[in-house]
Amino acid sequence: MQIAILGRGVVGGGIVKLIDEAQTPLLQQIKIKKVLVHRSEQVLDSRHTTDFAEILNDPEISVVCECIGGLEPAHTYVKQALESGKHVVTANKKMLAVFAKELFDLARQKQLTLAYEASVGGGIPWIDNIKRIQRLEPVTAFQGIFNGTSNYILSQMEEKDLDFATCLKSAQKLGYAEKDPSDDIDGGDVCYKVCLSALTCFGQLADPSQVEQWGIRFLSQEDFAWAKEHGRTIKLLGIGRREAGGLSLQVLPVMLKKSSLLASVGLNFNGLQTESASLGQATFVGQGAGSLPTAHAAVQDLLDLAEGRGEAAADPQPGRLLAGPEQTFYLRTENSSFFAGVTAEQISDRALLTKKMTLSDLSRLLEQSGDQRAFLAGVADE
Ligand SMILES: NC(=O)C1=CN([C@@H]2O[C@H](COP(=O)(O)OP(=O)(O)OC[C@H]3O[C@@H](n4cnc5c(N)ncnc54)[C@H](OP(=O)(O)O)[C@@H]3O)[C@@H](O)[C@H]2O)C=CC1
Ligand SMILES: N[C@@H](CC=O)C(=O)O
Repeated sequence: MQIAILGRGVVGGGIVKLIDEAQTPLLQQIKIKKVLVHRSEQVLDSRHTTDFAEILNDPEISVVCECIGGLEPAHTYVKQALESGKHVVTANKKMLAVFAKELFDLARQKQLTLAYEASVGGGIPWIDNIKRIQRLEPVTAFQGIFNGTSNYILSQMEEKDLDFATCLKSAQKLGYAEKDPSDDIDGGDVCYKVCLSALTCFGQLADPSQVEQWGIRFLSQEDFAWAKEHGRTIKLLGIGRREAGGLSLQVLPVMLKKSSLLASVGLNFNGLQTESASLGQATFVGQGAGSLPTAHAAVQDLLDLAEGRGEAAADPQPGRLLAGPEQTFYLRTENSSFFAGVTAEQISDRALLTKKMTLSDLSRLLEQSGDQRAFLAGVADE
């Protein structure tokens, strides 16, 4: 099987390494015919090119593996690859979540595979395991730590008492962060992964821009101090539930009890959980970001294709987004008097615990209060 890789950065470079140093006879069946790079000085040999048309017009290349990132030109390249009859493997959750309808429809019409294991949970076989559970029963809910960069920042801040900016810089150096790390720290990256997980678990498509999303940008050591005092830690979670008449999706920091399974998932690791009738809760843990773990997931998709196990693309239905459940929130804001009506407990002059309410209601109040640097976190019951 001859393939092309688009982008030779952290993930693309990892895929090149794994395939070039193939350890198994099956992997040795995959040959990289072309690697698309950005600039002419990156053309190291005849395998590298800056011209996507060379890949598109090469009938020997049957699979395009997209590792450029971002919306364009990644979206156009993936679309053109499918239109010209090539299977696609992608690590790009942002592009896929935004253009899911168009690209899955196209792949289905063309009877091609559009595989995306590497786009959610890094090296964890998350998409594959969801599909395995679905052979027996529906997945009714999922939740977890979906972002390696933010989890790395949170665990370093907690364990080493380092400041946010220092931890973010290390995550960037280690190759975990997106080109623009705003998506990592503001919840955007988790939002795309939650939309792709919902698509896989529930067969429903959600518009990422409509998903409630809070990140960790304004987190401070003061918030960790409260968490520690109460036997908790802070994790950025993505949560999805199948509901009657739709689905509820949320991205927010949560104060988890230290004794919970996800509380022990540190550094760049992700911890992803499904709920289904007979299996109950299942947890999948592994490196959620980084070159070789993510490359491993993309190569698994390529190996499925090499084995002739490529899957027909799903036919997702539009999902109606419903409000999430009522819960208690920890809130730190410069304008705490504005929240007097929903305060259950005042922690300090800036921090409080709310009465049980939905994230939508709290988000609306925060918008009205005008505080754009507030930090909120759900307070988990267990
Ligand atoms: N890093 C990680 O741990 C993970 C990343 N992902 C996803 O994988 C994708 C790639 O991420 P990552 O490898 O980290 O990003 P990088 O920035 O390291 O790699 C992207 C590469 O694509 C190249 N590139 C950009 N535009 C073009 C273009 N038009 N033509 C050819 N090459 C181009 C870049 O070149 P240049 O730098 O010269 O612009 C760079 O080498 C993203 O969608 C990301 O979300 C998914 C899971 C984990
Ligand atoms: N920036 C992402 C990379 C993997 O998806 C993350 O940190 O999780």
